[in-house]
Amino acid sequence: MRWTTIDGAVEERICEGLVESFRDGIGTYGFKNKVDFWSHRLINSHDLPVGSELRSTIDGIGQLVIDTILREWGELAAMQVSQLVSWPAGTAQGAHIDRFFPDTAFAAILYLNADYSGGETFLELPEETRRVSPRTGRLLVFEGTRIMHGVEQIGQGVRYTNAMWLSAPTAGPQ
Ligand SMILES: O=C(O)CCC(=O)C(=O)O
Ligand SMILES: [Fe+2]
Repeated sequence: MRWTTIDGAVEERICEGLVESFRDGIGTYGFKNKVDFWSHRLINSHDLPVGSELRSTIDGIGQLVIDTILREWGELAAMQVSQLVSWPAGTAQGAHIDRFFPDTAFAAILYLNADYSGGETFLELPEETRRVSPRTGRLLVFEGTRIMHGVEQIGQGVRYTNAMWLSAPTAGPQ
C-alpha cells in the first residue's frame, strides 16, 4: 500500500490564494444539491472557466501530483477529478475508499491552511493507523482505492483542501 507526503509541495502564498479564490467563487461555481453532504462546500475544477487563473493554478497542482506519482512509483497517472473543498467545524469523514470511477487508483490531498483544530487525514495501514496533520502546502498522495482512510472531526475553524483523484492506466495486477 503506497502513500507519501511532501511538505512545501506548493508555496504558502499560492495555498492562501486558493482559499481566497474559493471564498470568492463558491457562490458562482460551488457544487449545489439540496441535501448532499458536499453541497455548498466544494468547487469542481471542471466547472471553472478554462483559462481562468484559478483553473490554471489547479491544473498546475494536478501536474505536480502526476509528476510525483511517476517519480515515486513509476506509474503514469491521469487526473480524473480535482476539487477545492471546505470542511466547516464539526464535519468529519468516516473510513472509506475512493473508487470515483472503475479505474481510479490514487487520491491526493493538498492542505491549503492549518488554522483549525483536528482535521487530520487518517490512513488505515496494515500495521497501524497513521494520521497526517494538515500543514499549509503539505501534499499527501496515496492509493485511495486500497487504503481505508477518512478525516478526523474539525474542531474550530474551517479546513480547506484541494482533493484529487487519478487513474493509473498503466497499472497492472499488483
Ligand atoms: O480531506 C481529506 O483529508 C480526505 C478526503 C477524502 O478522503 C475524500 O473526500 O474522499
Ligand atoms: Fe477519500
